[in-house]
Amino acid sequence: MALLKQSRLLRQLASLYACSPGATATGALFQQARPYSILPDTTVYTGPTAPSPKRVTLRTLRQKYKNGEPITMVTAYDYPSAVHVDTAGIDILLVGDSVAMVVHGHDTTLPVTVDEMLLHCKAVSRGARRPFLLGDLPFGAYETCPEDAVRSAVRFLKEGTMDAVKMEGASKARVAAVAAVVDAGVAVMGHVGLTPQAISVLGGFKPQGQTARQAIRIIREAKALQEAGCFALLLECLPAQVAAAVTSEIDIPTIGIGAGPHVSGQVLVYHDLLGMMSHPHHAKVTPKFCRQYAQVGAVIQDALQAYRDDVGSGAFPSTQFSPYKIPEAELDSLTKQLQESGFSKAADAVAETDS
Ligand SMILES: Nc1nc(=O)c2c([nH]1)NC[C@@H]1CN(c3ccc(C(=O)N[C@@H](CCC(=O)O)C(=O)O)cc3)CN21
Ligand SMILES: CC(C)C(=O)C(=O)O
Ligand SMILES: [Mg+2]
Repeated sequence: MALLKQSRLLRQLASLYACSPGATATGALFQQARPYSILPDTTVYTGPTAPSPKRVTLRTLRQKYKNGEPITMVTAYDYPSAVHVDTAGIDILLVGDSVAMVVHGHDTTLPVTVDEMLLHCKAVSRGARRPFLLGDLPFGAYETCPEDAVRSAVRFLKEGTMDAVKMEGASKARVAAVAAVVDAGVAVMGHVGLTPQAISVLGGFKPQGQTARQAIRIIREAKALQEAGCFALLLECLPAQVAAAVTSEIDIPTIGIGAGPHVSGQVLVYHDLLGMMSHPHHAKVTPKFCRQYAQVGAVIQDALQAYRDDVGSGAFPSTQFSPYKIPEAELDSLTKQLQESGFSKAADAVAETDS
């Protein structure tokens, strides 16, 4: 007990578990999966008896869907973005393979590996306590066979502490892989329409479902993925009518990106919606369906330039930002000792510097 009293982290852990009996069976499972969030005490923990924030679970999502309430989803790739997404009350946090483009600077999502994804998942899970955590299985992690798919998906829950995974595509082999992953006990969000991991065969980030034939195929794919056990479906870059058709034909939630308003929820990439992609390299991949809710890139740029100017002019750091003091007596002693030791330049510098 003495140890518990001394350690803030252990105290937080203890309070977390003390709160879990009230939670649902699924909720308790998710709590065990990621008990380590270290948000400021004022945000989450105000004492051992404070209720922990209610986690978004599969059950929460189903309830929202049944009630016709839109589901909100945003990507995040690291601890600070996860804290923001959590605090904003977003339902689902996607650790997207778009990290390859947005954070690592690649031109496609293809290069990111399972190990790299897991590093991002772990950082995100330390910052996000409330949202449902969804990890994107990256290119190469599940196409080879259902066994590989299960192995990758299990790592996302076991090591990445995700609540579920997302898998692109709906070919026969993909649907079989999805079914195997669900059977292994991992919830899966399917993903149809534009599937960026198929850029090599699609030839670009092109909108899909723009012919009747293609639209019918996408509806059939959606039904097959539902049949395979997906808890939800992501619809990317589709005409609004096609997304509406898919949504009405299945009875699991659809989350749209560039798919119009007639879906069960929406997702956007964190950096896109914050307007952080002003760099020319990023500008070319900021999709036109994205609304920028802020110009955070401009704010960052202004701050960095102001800092550069202040350092250049000597305005920073002023006394206000030079907080460390040395007592007068120590200073006298230091000057004296420096002179005695032959460090005359140092002694002069000390004498000339006011705090
Ligand atoms: N920053 C970012 N935001 C995203 O939404 C996103 C990513 N990255 N990376 C992964 C995928 C790729 N996405 C994209 C990227 C570009 C377009 C886009 O500009 N499409 C053009 C057509 C381009 C072409 O024909 O080659 C369009 O007109 O919609 C769409 C979706 C969505 N995803
Ligand atoms: C664009 C979204 C849906 C995604 O898959 C990602 O961010 O990787
Ligand atoms: Mg993705």
